[in-house]
Amino acid sequence: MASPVGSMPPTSPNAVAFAATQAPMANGHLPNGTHGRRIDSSTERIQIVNDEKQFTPDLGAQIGRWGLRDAGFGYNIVAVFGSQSTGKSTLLNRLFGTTFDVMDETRRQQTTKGIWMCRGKEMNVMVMDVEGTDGRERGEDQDFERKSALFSLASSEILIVNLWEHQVGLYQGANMGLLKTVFEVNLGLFGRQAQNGISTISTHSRTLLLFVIRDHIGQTPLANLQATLTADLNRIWESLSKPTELRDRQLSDYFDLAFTALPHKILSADKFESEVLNLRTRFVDKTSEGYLFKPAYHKRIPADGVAFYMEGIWEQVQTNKDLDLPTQQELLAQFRCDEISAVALSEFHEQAKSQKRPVESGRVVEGLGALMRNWRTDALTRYDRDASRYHQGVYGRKRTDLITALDATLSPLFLGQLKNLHKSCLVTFKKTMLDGLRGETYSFADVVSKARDECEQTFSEGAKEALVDDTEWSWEDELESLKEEVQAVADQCRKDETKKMINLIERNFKKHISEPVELHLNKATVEMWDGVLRTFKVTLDKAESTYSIKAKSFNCTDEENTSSLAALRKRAWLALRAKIDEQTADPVILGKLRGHFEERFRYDEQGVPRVWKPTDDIDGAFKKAKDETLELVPLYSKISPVDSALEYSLPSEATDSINTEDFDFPSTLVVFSETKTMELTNKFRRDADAYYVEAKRSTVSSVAQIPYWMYGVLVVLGWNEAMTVLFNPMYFAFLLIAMASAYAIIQLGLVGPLFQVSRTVGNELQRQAANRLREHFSEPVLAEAIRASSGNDDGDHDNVRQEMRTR
Ligand SMILES: Nc1nc2c(ncn2[C@@H]2O[C@H](COP(=O)(O)OP(=O)(O)OP(=O)(O)O)[C@@H](O)[C@H]2O)c(=O)[nH]1
Repeated sequence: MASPVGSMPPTSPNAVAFAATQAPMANGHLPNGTHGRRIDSSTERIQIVNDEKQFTPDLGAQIGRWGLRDAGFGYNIVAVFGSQSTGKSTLLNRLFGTTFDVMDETRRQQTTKGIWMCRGKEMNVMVMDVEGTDGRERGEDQDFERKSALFSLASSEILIVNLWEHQVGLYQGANMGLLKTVFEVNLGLFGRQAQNGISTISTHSRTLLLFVIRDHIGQTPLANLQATLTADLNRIWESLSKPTELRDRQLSDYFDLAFTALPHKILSADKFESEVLNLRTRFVDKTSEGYLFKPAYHKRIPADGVAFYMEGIWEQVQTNKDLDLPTQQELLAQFRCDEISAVALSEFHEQAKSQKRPVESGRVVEGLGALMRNWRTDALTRYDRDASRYHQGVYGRKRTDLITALDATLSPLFLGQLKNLHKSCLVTFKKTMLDGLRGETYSFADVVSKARDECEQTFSEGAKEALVDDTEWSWEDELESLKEEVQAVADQCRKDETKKMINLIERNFKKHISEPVELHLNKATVEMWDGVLRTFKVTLDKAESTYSIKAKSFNCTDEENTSSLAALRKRAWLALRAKIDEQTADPVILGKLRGHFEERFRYDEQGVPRVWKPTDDIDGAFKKAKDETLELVPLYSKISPVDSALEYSLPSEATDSINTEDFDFPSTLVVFSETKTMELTNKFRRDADAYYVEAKRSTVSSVAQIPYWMYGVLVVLGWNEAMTVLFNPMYFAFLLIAMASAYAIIQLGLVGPLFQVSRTVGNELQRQAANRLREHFSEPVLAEAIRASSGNDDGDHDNVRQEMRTR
């Protein structure tokens, strides 16, 4: 049978067309600087590596145009390699509906240059058509075929090894040399993984080598060909120079082998087509028994990362570095995860920014926790959706980084919210407490505990709401600090309330002692202070018990109670002293002394006012009353009860926190100092002397009365003058005129006014006259009075004279 190769034409029509549009590339070479891109969008193919070994930067976009970008893992990659012009492109086009160039039948020339990729028709398969090996154009240069083989192996799940039936059993003809390279590279790939301690062979690294034996005429059964090929492969495997640690590895540890044969395309065209269709079913129908795209072969690269992944592999292949698939995957994953994370983070920042200002301005943002949880979940979901398909280690690490970045943004919001919550709860607590303290019937402890509970509950609820799951944030410390502040506010308020209560009690105390104390002090007896102190103590006891009842609801400490009671006692005592001071002020005490004196001097034992007669013992009565009254001054000057049990004392030092000014209790017992006593005594004496003088004067006044016989003398002496008026016509006429005037006045009703005027004038005249008469008659009596009083009190002459003059 003639070799089909020999009948193949050197150039295909497509290649000619392509050469026409890419003139400089007719010889397979691209001009410098073009990066060798040849994108034929109409046939949806792309040359991913040109024949100058440059990788296209457009693969990612092309994958997008194929609609595979969001396919995730739902795609497959298959590659082909084999000798030049062995019908590889033809096979791929038949199997996957791709549009790779096929060599013109009439010429025999290399068609596929570099590596091309095309999407399978109506299937998520990326198919790579790789430049044929043993290329006449490349001559001895095996660099590209090695690299392309390496690349195909690293990036595809299934590597179709295309060979003629007659090549089976040949070493170079069947590309066994190339396969040996592939196997060695394969070991190189997994060698590092094994050295790193990952001894198990990754299932992701398994690859299916599908041997497609072309132009199978059936003389040699497929099983025999398969055995030959397997034996050849195992022999190659044994001859590989393996790393020590992989010495025991078998071919089957890394590769699955599958074999199929296709009849002659031209001689048995129908059978060829039907067999191709059968083979296609194994690629397409997942339910078919021999389905080839097993999950174990998948490289686990998400579709949107394929371009970057392949570029990385090619770069490593190009630079002859060890092809480290995990590292490549990691690099890819790092790149993509960073990108995905950045996108998620930027959207997240936009969302978080909206609440930053309100929180910073001190506002408690309602439902901030829910918002933050949503933003966080959204960002992570976005990240997980796109990044979880990449290398799990990198994905996980980047996820942790992303979470750290998210939490770093959310944490200030959380802390700000806590701070604002703290402030607002404290304000509410104060308000609730003050509202509750209105009126008179509240229980302070109940009000405070209710407000405190509300405050703590509000804070806890708000703080819990603001929490974000899976964070180590805590709000308990803030709650503790809030509790401390609430306690401080409550304490301060309790102190204020206690002060208010003490003030109220003090006011009531003053009201209650005012009248009894006044009464007692008005009754100037020896037991006067007993009465005052008894009243004081009874009222104070009542005040103290009022305090104790109230203090219970304030939850005051013993210390506070002691302090408050001390303050209350002191203030009560000072209130008493103020009352005593009021009652012993100069005019008041002098009034009391005067009253006391008057009672004894101006009234007799029956309380009847005395009318002094010259015969009365004014001096004796005066002295007695004065002495008795002066005895009162020492009585008033000091608070000293007769009954020592009623004595009261207070510690002098400042024992309370309410009044801290100096307080000297013994000094508060003294009402009048000695100087004051002297002063009062003197003042009283002057008053008493005046009374004495008045008494004396009253006797003088009675002596100075005009005797009735004087009026008789006046009639007798005036008789002649009356007769003269009656019998003198002129005087009589005057009399008549006067009488007529009087009559007219009476008739006109002017008697009243005239009488009033007359009486006023008369009174004035009478007063003047009386003064004259008194002056005339009292001088000798005064002299006698002064003489009489000189025996009693030598120092009072001037006073008496002065008083007399005033009066
Ligand atoms: N005898 C025979 N000829 C075939 C078969 N399949 C394809 N051909 C022919 O072989 C020639 C080469 O076909 P291609 O599909 O271009 O081969 P290729 O391996 O892709 O060639 P390169 O572009 O060099 O990689 C074409 O003229 C095909 O018609 C086959 O199964 N048997």
